[in-house]
This record gives sequence, structure tokens and C-alpha cells, in this order.
Amino acid sequence: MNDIDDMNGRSGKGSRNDAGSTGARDDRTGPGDPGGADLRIEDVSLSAGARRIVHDLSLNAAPGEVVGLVGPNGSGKSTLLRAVYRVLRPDTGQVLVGGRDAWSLSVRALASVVAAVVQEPGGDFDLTVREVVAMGRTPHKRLLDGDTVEDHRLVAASLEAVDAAGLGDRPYARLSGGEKQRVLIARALAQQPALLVLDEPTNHLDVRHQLEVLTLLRRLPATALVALHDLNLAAYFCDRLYVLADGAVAACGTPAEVLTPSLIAGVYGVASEVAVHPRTGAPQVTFLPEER
Ligand SMILES: Nc1ncnc2c1ncn2[C@@H]1O[C@H](COP(=O)(O)OP(=O)(O)OP(=O)(O)O)[C@@H](O)[C@H]1O
Repeated sequence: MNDIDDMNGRSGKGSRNDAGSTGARDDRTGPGDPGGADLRIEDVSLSAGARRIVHDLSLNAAPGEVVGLVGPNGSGKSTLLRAVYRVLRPDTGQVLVGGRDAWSLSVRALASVVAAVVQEPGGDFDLTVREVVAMGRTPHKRLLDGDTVEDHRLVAASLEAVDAAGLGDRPYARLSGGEKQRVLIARALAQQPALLVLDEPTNHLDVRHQLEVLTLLRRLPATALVALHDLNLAAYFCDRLYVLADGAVAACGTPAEVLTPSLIAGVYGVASEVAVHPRTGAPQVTFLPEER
């Protein structure tokens, strides 16, 4: 995972244990570096078909912050993310990336700033892994531009960053679920976004790769908005959390502020205990099922 600093020519956000950190550090940008974009979701409502899914929701992420989106199945996490990577147009409200309305930018202009790692990204590419990752460079090129030495370097560094350097020549379609997920993350890294939007990026990943991918997110200068189901991973890796319930924000704040037994009971209907982990300093949730 070490090539990523070199790849981006900058240092990352540092330890998640900076108490009360917003994650917005100002020592991480370098020459030609996009850094992290400010994200503002303002009073957004979203519908699928005739059904209103997200109601007047506001969320912000400061440059470089890792913001987690948690909440029960069907609470609207993926739907909200779709509005940020410009697949679902808000009925009302605005999505501002770096101060600009995501829907006023061209698809290409937005793709040079925002990269998305989504669930089931439609179509199994008939491409090698390296070709899939190289697709991440497309927004930065003009039509008919060939790959540059720098493109090759970024693709290789992106694969290295997700522990997939050995997969480059393999057909993408024949990878395992976790390998595919890592390759899609590499494609997003190769895009060198200022904002990364990730929908359950640890889905399919074994524990080592879960930790590596989320560590990588913290080290990148890009702002990250990441939907996660695992509250302990969210508590450890995110600067702040937004808890969604029924398409609205039930709570937001630092993991320690948000992840309380009463919030977890209210939103998930599950009893829990929350302690501060003695080694990591992060809140650690232990769920208490009724019967075993
Ligand atoms: N195209 C659609 N048509 C109708 N309903 C939809 C559509 N897409 C999503 N929904 C509904 O919107 C609600 C929110 O879905 P969404 O996928 O955003 O939830 P989520 O929080 O990401 O859930 P999960 O944790 O299960 O991934 C769900 O009830 C879902 O059934």
C-alpha cells in the first residue's frame, strides 16, 4: 500500500486517532495535486419512480475528510450516493462539489473530480484488469489521446495500492468478488479524484483487505463519502458519521458522539454496549442479541 503516497505525491490524513479531528488537514497537497474537494449536499430530496426515498437531507464533508454513511437496509444510503455521482437527479436541493453544482457540470468534468465505487456496477467488462483500471484515466484525456508514461505509472500504482499488482493481465470477468472490488477501487484511484464516493467498498473483502482499503482511504488526500454497514469499521476509520433512517439524517457527528446504545437501539432496534477501545481509542460496539 506504500505506492499510493508516491502516486499522489503527498502525505495522507494521518492517524484516525487525532481526537476530535475533522480530518481536514492542510499539509497534504502537492504540486498539481487535486487535494480534497468540499462536498455540500443541501436540502436534497430524491425519488425512485413515484416514491420519495430521501427527504430534505443535508450533509457536508470538508476537504480531506472521511465521512461515513451508516444506517439500516433501505434507509437511503445508496440513493443519496447516486445523487453525488450524478446518476439520480435531486427533486429539490443541490449537490455542490468544490462549490459547483454537480448537475451543472458535464459528465466528463464531474468525472475528473468525483470517482465512484458502487455496488454492482453494471456489465462485466470484457477487459483485462489493467485495462479496467486504465479506464479511470479517461476523464483526464481528450478523444484519441493515447496512454502516457504517467498513465501507466498511475495504473500500476493504483493496482499496487489495492494489493492487486499481480492481477494486471487477468481477465476482469474471471476475478473473485473481492478481487473485482479491489480492482474497481484501483480504477477510482487512477482517476485521481478530489472526491471519492464509495458504496460498501469492503463488501466481499476479507478482513485484511477491508483494513487495507479503509486505511488507504484515510491516507488519500481526497475527500471520501463512504457507505458502510460495519459500525466498528466506520467508528475506527471515519472522521464523522451520518446515520440515515427512513431517508433522513437521524444523527451526525464524530463516531463517539453518534454511536451510542440509544441511537443504535432507536435506529437498528438492536441492544448494544459501546466502549472506548483501549488500544485504538475508537468507540467499539458490542451487539447484544436477545438469545443465543
Ligand atoms: N429504482 C427504485 N425503485 C423503487 N424503489 C427503490 C429504487 N431504488 C431504491 N429503492 C428503494 O429505496 C429505498 C432505499 O434504498 P437504498 O438502496 O438507497 O438503501 P440503502 O440504505 O443503500 O440500503 P442497503 O443498506 O440495503 O444497501 C429502499 O426501500 C429501496 O427499495
